[in-house]
Amino acid sequence: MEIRHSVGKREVKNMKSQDLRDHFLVEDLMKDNKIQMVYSHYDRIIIGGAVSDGKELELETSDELKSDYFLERRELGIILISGEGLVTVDGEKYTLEEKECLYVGRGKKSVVFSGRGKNEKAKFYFTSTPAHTEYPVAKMGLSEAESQYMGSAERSNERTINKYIHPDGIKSCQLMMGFTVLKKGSIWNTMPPHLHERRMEAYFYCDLPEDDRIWHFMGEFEETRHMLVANNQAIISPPWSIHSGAGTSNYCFVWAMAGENQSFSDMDAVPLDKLK
Ligand SMILES: O=C[C@H](O)[C@@H](O)CC(=O)C(=O)O
Ligand SMILES: [Zn+2]
Repeated sequence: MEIRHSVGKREVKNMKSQDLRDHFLVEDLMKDNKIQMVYSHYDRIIIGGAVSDGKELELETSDELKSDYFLERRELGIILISGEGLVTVDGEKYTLEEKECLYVGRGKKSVVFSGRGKNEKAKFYFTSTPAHTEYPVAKMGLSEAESQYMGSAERSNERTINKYIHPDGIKSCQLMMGFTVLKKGSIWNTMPPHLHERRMEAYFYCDLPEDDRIWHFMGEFEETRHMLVANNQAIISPPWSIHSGAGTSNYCFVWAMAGENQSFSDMDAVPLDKLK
């Protein structure tokens, strides 16, 4: 498993494009018949991808965790990005349709990803954070998610935020997770931006046409930086960083947060006239 150490605001001020990408962009999470993971030292979140064409992929612990099994002291949130998914948790089978979510609490010994479709691969994105207690396995579909409509066509940021793992949805120790869908013709997410010093955040951009790109903005609000992001790439956003993007097309993204306060609305807005 790749480890990404945390870096501070001062270092980021001096980073060139490639340095920023090496620290904050994750390019290769989705590999056929493999589980790929990156461990970030921001709140010790692990972000990962699993792509199955029917083959069973077991989520195994790794040397870096020094645990007997992956979820010994962690919890896990999974969203099926595309295809028809099957996740088996300690022998119990859960089918997932596109953009459905499965939460697996601490203590579950076996998690196996596989696909149900004959032609299409099942593509899963997941995040995992340290957990102090056990919460039950829970599945949620799009119709049960709390959805929040935001933005306007005039500002090219019409979008719906769907919340799965949060205090009024699936319960967890610290993980929060959901996904945001931009309407056709809308390209901006999270602008004006916000900060939440109490939580880091990871974005996984998806449903973006292959030739399109997203300018993802990060950094302190008075020292913004950008990274060019392609489909199925993830961003690790430190707690002191803005996280916002503008694409050459509409797209979706899965967001996940780790830290302490779980109130979704606990955000400090940054007005546009403060950005530099
Ligand atoms: O803290 C919350 C996260 O940044 C995202 O949920 C924001 C988002 O999905 C959006 O504005 O589109
Ligand atoms: Zn945020």
